Amino acid sequence: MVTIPTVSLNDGTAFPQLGLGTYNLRGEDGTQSIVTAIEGGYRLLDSAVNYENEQEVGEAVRRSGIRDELIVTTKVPGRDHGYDETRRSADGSLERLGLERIDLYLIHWPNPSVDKYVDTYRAMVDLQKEGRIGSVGVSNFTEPMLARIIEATGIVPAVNQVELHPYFPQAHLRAFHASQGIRTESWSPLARRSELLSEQVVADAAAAHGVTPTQVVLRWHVQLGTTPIPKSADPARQAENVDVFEFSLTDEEVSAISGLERGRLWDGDPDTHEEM
Ligand SMILES: NC(=O)C1=CN([C@@H]2O[C@H](COP(=O)(O)OP(=O)(O)OC[C@H]3O[C@@H](n4cnc5c(N)ncnc54)[C@H](OP(=O)(O)O)[C@@H]3O)[C@@H](O)[C@H]2O)C=CC1
Ligand SMILES: O=C(O)C(=O)[C@@H](O)[C@H](O)C(=O)CO
Repeated sequence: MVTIPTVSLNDGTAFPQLGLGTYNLRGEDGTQSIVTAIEGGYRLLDSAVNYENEQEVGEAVRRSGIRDELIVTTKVPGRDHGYDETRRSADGSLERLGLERIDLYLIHWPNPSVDKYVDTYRAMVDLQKEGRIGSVGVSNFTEPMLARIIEATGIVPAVNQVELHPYFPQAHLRAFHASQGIRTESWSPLARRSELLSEQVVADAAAAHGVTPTQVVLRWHVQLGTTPIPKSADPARQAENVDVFEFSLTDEEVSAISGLERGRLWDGDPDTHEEM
């Protein structure tokens, strides 16, 4: 089993440098995949109301027998934005998870046309004070959106989970996060197994270090100081993905991989994307 190193969030939580995405992990097979990942060393699990798998995640946590070592993430969907709505949404998530606490609670998308993410965030801060949430964070927030919630509440989110991979390295947003003490989490860190894994600079680094292209990409995230959450249903690929803490890329390799930048891969611009 791999021991994944942690970093300290701005609220003092020890946060793994790599976690497990769970999108599409559903049913008994999904539960078993998550249990296998935990047995292999994963300690950070990423779920959401909209993944319709909070029950599976909760069940995997119980089967693992190490609830206290795990950081369980879920996310408020756009349709539940607003103060009271968010509190009700958290009740629903806690019930489906079957847990006493959501360890990391994120606003899934800002949904700017709805314009209720500040009230949503206020509810999350209160839920944290009541002990029902561990860390409070957001997802898909831009710098102005982050500045707005910080100004409105005085509370800096612990995490912002955003699209981030070598095709979209988000250097400016990462620098802002660093200046505010916000941990960057990378969603779709493998660019969903697109042609990224066949890029020459990735293949060259893999050959130089005797590792796989996937491991090179995940190591690139780690060296940028982000927490990638690769999803895999397959035990062998889960093990491959977590085994990235015993080699280092050179600065030149990191720069070359960042040089693959070409922008977002999907229709996920937080200023316009609406996801309820
Ligand atoms: N906050 C947000 O708005 C969003 C959050 N997310 C979160 O991020 C997580 C990860 O992102 P996701 O979009 O799933 O994409 P990823 O970049 O993690 O890619 C997942 C794909 O890569 C495959 N894969 C995983 N490991 C390997 C490997 N070692 N070799 C070859 N193929 C591999 C998986 O297949 P297989 O399972 O068969 O191994 C799957 O098809 C999600 O599961 C979700 O938790 C994602 C999108 C948006
Ligand atoms: O998987 C998620 O968490 C999402 O929010 C996705 O819907 C994501 O927005 C996407 O797939 C965009 O194309």
